[in-house]
Amino acid sequence: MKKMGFLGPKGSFSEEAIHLFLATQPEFKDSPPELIPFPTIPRLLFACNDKEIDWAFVPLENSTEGQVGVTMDTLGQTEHLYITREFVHPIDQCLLTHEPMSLEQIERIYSHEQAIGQCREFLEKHLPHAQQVTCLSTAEAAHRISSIRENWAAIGPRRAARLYNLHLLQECIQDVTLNATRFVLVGHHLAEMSDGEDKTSLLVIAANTPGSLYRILGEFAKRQINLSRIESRPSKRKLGEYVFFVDVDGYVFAPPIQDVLWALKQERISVKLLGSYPKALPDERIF
Ligand SMILES: O=C(O)C(=O)C[C@]1(C(=O)O)C=C[C@@H](O)C=C1
Repeated sequence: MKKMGFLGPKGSFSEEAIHLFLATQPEFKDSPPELIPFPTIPRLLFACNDKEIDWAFVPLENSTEGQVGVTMDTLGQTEHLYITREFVHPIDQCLLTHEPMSLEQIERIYSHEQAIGQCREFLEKHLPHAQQVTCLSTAEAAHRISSIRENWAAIGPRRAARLYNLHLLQECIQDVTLNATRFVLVGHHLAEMSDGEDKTSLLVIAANTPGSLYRILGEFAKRQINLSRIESRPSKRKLGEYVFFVDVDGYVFAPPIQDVLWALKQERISVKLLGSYPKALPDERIF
């Protein structure tokens, strides 16, 4: 049986999303993979890079809180991985406690930093006195508070309340109601060109010189290639030096993208292919 890893433990948003994702993928219907929880995203991606598992399902960005930096940085460091699918999942954050209580009674809030970030205004307004404790995942937060009977709360998915025997104190506490996270499936082989619209993710290392980003973007613009996302991350080598994560429309072997890659190579700009995969359809539950 093939293995697919996700950020666990049971009851995380990643687990919720992976089940819904698999249900949309005909290729996994007849032979569903074994699902394996990992405690952190780097461990999950490196296990996939080292071929201990066949795929890793990881969060990449959230509509409210933005990039999941640890996923981007680790993808930049791995050598044998390609993004092969993307999946957008709506995220409703819930406040979970042992028993019914007022917000004033809550002394501590446990959750993953992304979830805390998605509820920042709610926390400032309703729980300014509560101490915030970051955890490896929302499900780990629910698990942690479940074993100690204190006036502590976890922020996480509705389902975590049932799994960890917690009370659902409040639902939809995220600052923006239409909150969604884009997950990607990472594997060892480049996905084939699809029947519909594809997208290509690249990591571009630009020199810290005048106009270098302008020249890179110009190569795409010249060929009418649409850029759907550009994000920077620190290069981790020097303060003020960055790498760029770029998503463009089209399959990597399509002539216009091949032309850009060739032109960038001529200019000695280093590019890492992160994957080429079918664009997720807009989800009517979210947009
Ligand atoms: O902590 C979890 O439950 C996760 O699956 C991680 C994660 C993330 O890193 O973005 C996934 C979706 C939500 O945006 C919040 C947290």
